[in-house]
Amino acid sequence: MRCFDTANIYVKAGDGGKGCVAFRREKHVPRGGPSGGNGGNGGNVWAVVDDSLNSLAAFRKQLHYRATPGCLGGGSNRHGANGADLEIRVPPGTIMRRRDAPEDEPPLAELLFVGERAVLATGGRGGRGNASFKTGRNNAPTMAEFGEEGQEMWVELELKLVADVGIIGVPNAGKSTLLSVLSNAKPKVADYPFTTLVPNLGVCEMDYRTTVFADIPGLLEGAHAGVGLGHEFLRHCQRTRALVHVIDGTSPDPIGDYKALRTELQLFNAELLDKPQVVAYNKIDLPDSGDYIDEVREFLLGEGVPSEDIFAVSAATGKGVRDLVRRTRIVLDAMPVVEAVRTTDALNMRELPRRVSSADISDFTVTADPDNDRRWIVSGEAIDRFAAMTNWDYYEATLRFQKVLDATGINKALRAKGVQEGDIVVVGGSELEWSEDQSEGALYAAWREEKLARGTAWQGTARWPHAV
Ligand SMILES: Nc1nc2c(ncn2[C@@H]2O[C@H](COP(=O)(O)OP(=O)(O)OP(=O)(O)O)[C@@H](O)[C@H]2O)c(=O)[nH]1
Ligand SMILES: [Mg+2]
Repeated sequence: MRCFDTANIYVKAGDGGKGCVAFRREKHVPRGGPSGGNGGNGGNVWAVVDDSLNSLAAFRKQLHYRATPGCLGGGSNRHGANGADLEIRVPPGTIMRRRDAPEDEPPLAELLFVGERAVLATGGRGGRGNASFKTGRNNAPTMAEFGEEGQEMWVELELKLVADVGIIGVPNAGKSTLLSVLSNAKPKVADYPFTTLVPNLGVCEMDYRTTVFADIPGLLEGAHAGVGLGHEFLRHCQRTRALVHVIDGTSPDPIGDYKALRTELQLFNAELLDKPQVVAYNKIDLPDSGDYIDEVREFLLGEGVPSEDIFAVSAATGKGVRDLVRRTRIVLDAMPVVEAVRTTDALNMRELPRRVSSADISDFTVTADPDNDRRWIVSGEAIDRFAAMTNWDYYEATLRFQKVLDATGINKALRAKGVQEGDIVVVGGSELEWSEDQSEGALYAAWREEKLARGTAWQGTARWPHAV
């Protein structure tokens, strides 16, 4: 028996901090090496179990969850501080899925026990500072990266409650009314049979204990053979640990009702008869209910139902319900504890792979812009990310990007598609202009022109041009 309480939240891990370009300045060292530190990693978003929660109600109020970004890298090889992680507290039994995920994608997480945690979104890697670009061939790089963006997505939460107790009875016996008085549930109650069509779940909190009750739709003769929604309902009974059998005290034949229902249980699966059961003789606020009450009690005792498991109640007024719930709790406590079991193949990852490393950079597509035949769109997970982390303020970063376009075959693919001088090529949100002249002189001139046009601060001029 499951209850589907759901919520949708937006999670955003922290972006990585920007890498720094700096050079060592020391009195007697004429050419201090590069000393720009890396940006810090962005904080991750985690889901953690909090067993004081038993619903997803808190997520109605807050929808957005953001972890802290990484700090900027600094001079003197100071790396930026990592962003703080964010923990989202969820009740045990919560399943989290990426919204809009394909049907067959496993959930991100299914958390059952205190202490369990899983990452929902990984923070972006910090951008590298120029110190980390130093190589034998280029011992004074003037470039740094932007930090990687933190993952962001909408996550669907679903709380699966396992019902401890199934409330069964013939139609109109008062099962839904009983559920509504003993729990927080607000099931539909009406004066006609088959009001309840799908099981309702209610959480009952009493004496510092939590018990989950399920209101099973009315069972009819023939249910075992599939009459009405028979099979469906009986299956629900099977998953509960104990039963509360509600008898309609105003029925013309309460004993007949009781027997018929027991027969249905038996015909479906004889084991259902062995489930611990508490009987609630209902509607005792109505005078009619007095007609058979003693007879029913005698009958039940004769059937072997112990007298402490028989209650006369009024679901409408709440009379006797508290004692009924207490007894039910005692019955449950006498049963062996069942461990919650995972119901999905959730990933429950401690860390999602950083996307830069997981995607293949030569995995890309080149498409012509349908609205503009002088515009081309290059896209691919890794190349998009690489472009987003490229800090165009630095000529060397631009140069590095060009080399990657060549090495990955993107330039070749563009030529194959018929790209021409002056065409616009969009890569990861940045617009570049195609030129057949890919000499460094031409590249530098283009970069400088662009930079002056943007009016950005001139950086690294003192060292320019450097060995590249
Ligand atoms: N006076 C009185 N009426 C009750 C009591 N319990 C239930 N009723 C009434 O009985 C009718 C049926 O109640 P429900 O709770 O909908 O019964 P149910 O067993 O859930 O019925 P189905 O879902 O149709 O199988 C409603 O009109 C209730 O108000 C009670 O203790 N006293
Ligand atoms: Mg009902």
